[in-house]
Amino acid sequence: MASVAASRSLCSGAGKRLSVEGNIAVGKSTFVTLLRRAFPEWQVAPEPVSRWQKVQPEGPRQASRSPGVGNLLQMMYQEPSRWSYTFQTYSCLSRLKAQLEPDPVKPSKGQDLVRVFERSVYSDRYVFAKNLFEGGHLAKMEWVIYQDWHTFLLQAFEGQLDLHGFLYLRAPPEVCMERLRHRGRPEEREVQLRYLQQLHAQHEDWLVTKKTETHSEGLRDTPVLLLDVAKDFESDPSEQGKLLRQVKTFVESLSPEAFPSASAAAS
Ligand SMILES: Nc1ncnc2c1ncn2[C@@H]1O[C@H](COP(=O)(O)OP(=O)(O)OP(=O)(O)O)[C@@H](O)[C@H]1O
Ligand SMILES: Nc1nc(=O)c2ncn([C@H]3C[C@H](O)[C@@H](CO)O3)c2[nH]1
Repeated sequence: MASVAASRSLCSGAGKRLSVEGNIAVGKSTFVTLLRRAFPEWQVAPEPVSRWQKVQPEGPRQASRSPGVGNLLQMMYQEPSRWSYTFQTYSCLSRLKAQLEPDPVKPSKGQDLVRVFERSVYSDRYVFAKNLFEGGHLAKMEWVIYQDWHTFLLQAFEGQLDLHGFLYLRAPPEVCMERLRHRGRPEEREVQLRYLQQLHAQHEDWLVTKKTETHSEGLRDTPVLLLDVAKDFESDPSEQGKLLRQVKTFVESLSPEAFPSASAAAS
């Protein structure tokens, strides 16, 4: 990762930054692949799930055959009360690193640089960590400490973590459940419909009804494009076209300067 000072100068104010949000297995990675194909000049940062499945000690990049220290995703699903706090520290750290990465390319003249992240430091807190606390898997002590360092980091990196918009992929939890089963990721074998219903409600509270209390007004005011992905768009070019047109119009409507800082705390 670049130094704080270097990344501050490289990230500030350049282009438009979006995050794709949505329930587990709603189709974010699939949709992001579609975005890459439709807008090859956009920079896309996938969620680093493979790093969570094989946590490696810090240092020079380990050989890909090294076993790592364990599968944190699996540990979190198997023993949520033991591993959720650890998981949230690591998932948030990886999202922070991704959002602070300097822009990898310079946009050509007259072209807006668009960066798309799969989930964000915001969903880490306002969807997953919040839900784990409400479900009793994060102790009050852990939730209070998580929020303390989360808010501190947002303030420390003020401006650099701003997003100009959210693409919220929405489908009923039952549809996500079917897709999750169809995908068959081994760690998710025990995931129940109830968990997806809870996560659906957290997304709705945060991005639609705005019932979730957030650390800043800026985050609350960040525009949200709601995309209905209940239908199978994978093998339907007309459905794909419809979704992509909505994204294009939304991105064009965003002004890099128009929105107050999502990372500045309100206090
Ligand atoms: N619109 C769709 N219709 C039918 N199947 C879909 C659709 N979108 C994705 N899928 C399938 O659903 C499964 C989950 O999709 P994907 O991996 O893109 O979800 P995700 O939201 O990125 O998941 P996660 O939350 O775990 O990161 C995959 O098997 C994919 O092929
Ligand atoms: N607890 C928890 N907190 C997160 O911030 C988070 N982000 C993603 N996930 C889980 C969902 C998929 O199984 C898998 C891939 O998205 O990882 C998370 N789980």
